Amino acid sequence: MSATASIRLDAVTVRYGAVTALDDVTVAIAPGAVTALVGMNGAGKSTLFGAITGRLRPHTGRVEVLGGTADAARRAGRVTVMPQTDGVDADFPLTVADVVAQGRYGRLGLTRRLKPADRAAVTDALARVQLSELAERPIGALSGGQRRRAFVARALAQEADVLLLDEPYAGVDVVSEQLIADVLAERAAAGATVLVSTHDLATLGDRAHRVVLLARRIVADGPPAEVLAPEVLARAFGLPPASGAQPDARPAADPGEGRS
Ligand SMILES: Nc1ncnc2c1ncn2[C@@H]1O[C@H](COP(=O)(O)OP(=O)(O)OP(=O)(O)O)[C@@H](O)[C@H]1O
Repeated sequence: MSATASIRLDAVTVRYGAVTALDDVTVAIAPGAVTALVGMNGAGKSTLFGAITGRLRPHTGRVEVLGGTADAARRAGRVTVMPQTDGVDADFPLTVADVVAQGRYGRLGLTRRLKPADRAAVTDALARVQLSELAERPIGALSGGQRRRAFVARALAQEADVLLLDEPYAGVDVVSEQLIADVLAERAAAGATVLVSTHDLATLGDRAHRVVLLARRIVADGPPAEVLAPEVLARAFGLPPASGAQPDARPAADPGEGRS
C-alpha cells in the first residue's frame, strides 16, 4: 500500500446479519486524486462509505482514515459525505444557504452562530456551484440537479480533507454534471481525497484518476483506460463482452459469483 494513502482498508469484512456486503476488502486511497468506486446495485459501495465514516463497524479487518480511526476523522470534521438520497422533500423547511451552512456546523460552538469566515465559506461554496441567486430559496423548491449542487456546496463549505460522494451524478443534467465534476477535480487538485461512487461509466475516463471495481470484493483497480476496457468489465462483472458490460444494466443476482 502507498505510504501516502489517506484511507486504508485492510482485509475488511462487513456483514448485515447473514449478508456479507464487503468481503475481505483491502484498498488504499490516495489524496490529490478523484477515485471512482464502481459496482452494480448491491455491490457494497454504500457499505464501503459507511466503513470509512465509522458508521459501520467491520466484523474483521481494519479501517484507517487520515492516519487515525474512522470515528476520529469524522468527529474532527475531516470527512464529508454526500449521501445518495438527501432526505429532502418539497416541504423541507431550510433554505439553500441553510443547507450549505450545515457544512460549517462542526466548527461552530454551542450557539451555532456563523462567524464571518463561515459566512464567507458558504458564499464561496454557493458561488462555486452557481447557486448564489437561489441561496434564499427553500431547498425543496430546487430541481433535482440544483439540489445535488447544493449538497456538493455543503461538502465544499465543510472544507473536509476527505469527500465521499454517493452517486453525485444520478439524475442530474449535463451542465450540473460537468459543474460537479469540475468542482471535485479542483478539490482533488487542492489535495483532498475524493471518492465517488457511480454506475455511470460513460464519462468516467475524463473524471477519475483511478477506478476501483467492487463486487463485495475488489475485482479490478487501476487507471480508467485499463479498468474500463470491455474485457476487464466483462470479467469483473461476469457479463459477456458483447453485452457492453454496463454494471448498471441489471442488478446482479449474486455479484460475488462466477469469478475466479
Ligand atoms: N441495513 C441493511 N440490512 C441488510 N442488508 C443490507 C443493509 N444495507 C445493505 N444491505 C445489503 O448489503 C449489500 C450491499 O449494499 P450496499 O447498499 O452497500 O450496495 P451499493 O453498492 O451501495 O448498492 P446501490 O448501487 O444499489 O446503491 C446488498 O446486498 C444489500 O442488500
